[in-house]
Amino acid sequence: MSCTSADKDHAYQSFSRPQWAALRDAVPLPLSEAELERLRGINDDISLEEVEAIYLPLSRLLNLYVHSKQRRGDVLEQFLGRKPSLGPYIISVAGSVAVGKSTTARILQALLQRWPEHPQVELVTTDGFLFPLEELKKRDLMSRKGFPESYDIRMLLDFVRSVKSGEVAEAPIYSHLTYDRIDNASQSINRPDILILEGLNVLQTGIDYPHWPQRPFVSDFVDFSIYVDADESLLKQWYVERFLSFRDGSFRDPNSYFHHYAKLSQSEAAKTASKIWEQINGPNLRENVAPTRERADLILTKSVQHQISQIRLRG
Ligand SMILES: Nc1ncnc2c1ncn2[C@@H]1O[C@H](COP(=O)(O)OP(=O)(O)O)[C@@H](O)[C@H]1O
Ligand SMILES: CC(C)(COP(=O)(O)O)[C@@H](O)C(=O)NCCC(=O)O
Repeated sequence: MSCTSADKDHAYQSFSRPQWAALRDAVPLPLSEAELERLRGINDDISLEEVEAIYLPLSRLLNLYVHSKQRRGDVLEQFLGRKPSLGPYIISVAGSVAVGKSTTARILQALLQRWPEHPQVELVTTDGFLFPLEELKKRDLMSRKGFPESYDIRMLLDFVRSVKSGEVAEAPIYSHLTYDRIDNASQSINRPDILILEGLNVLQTGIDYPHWPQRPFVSDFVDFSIYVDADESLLKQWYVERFLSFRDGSFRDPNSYFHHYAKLSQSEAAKTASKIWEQINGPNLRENVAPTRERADLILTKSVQHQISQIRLRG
């Protein structure tokens, strides 16, 4: 298979959509009707043609990478005379708010679970590691939610390090409904074969901590990183559309942090979402998220209707 171009600056091989989709034929496990049905359950808006053309070959590639890591473990076992503790294979998914990180991660989780070599695939979002609302308020960070300083980075690094060391680890859970970490709840990660870690900040090297000069980064524990990319005009549109659908759905719940927005007219709600984008998510994208893109092993570029138009693979 030939590529359209090699991005010399960043050593990426670039694939157009048809070139990548042609790789589907090499995937030994086509999707069954039942699996298609399950994928449909993740998100009504996902096109199943997109899953087969783009995400199925991607799951095959990831399967090969995981396999190669497992084989390296076998070599180490032969050398050491005992089983090395390799920890799970960690895949990270980065990108802007509303680019579709969580949807991409959920599709990959469903597809990767199908491979017999790694049936247990867990998914964790770094949203849970945002400081609780009370703490964000105390630190005057309510208009900086999603920025590097709004995360409890020590807690996140402790979590990833524990998972990678083969320990059972607990991840806090975030609720988009209450806009806050859920009290007394956590997701137990019990030595899965693969962990998918999804969030704005997974490729960030971030802020300097004067008292922690040699701090590690999340990426130090990640085996394969993906950045989902799109033009900001599309991202803003997807953010506003998602906000409007929440207005018709979860905002109606009296427990919703944005309950007061439920009574806004369509155009008032669109204006509000647009303002939140301009004040918080847009600047965060430009200052902290987009600059991490070229640290990723794979860049998926989306165009209209979330269609992947280009795939760039490092190496
Ligand atoms: N592949 C896709 N096809 C269609 N719609 C999608 C796709 N991925 C995401 N979306 C939609 O885009 C919006 C943002 O997706 P989401 O996964 O919540 O993004 P993120 O986790 O990056 O904030 C949601 O409304 C979601 O339904
Ligand atoms: C929790 C988030 C930081 C991350 O969102 P995600 O990428 O998971 O959609 C974001 O949804 C957020 O709360 N941003 C602050 C501004 C806003 O309310 O959109």
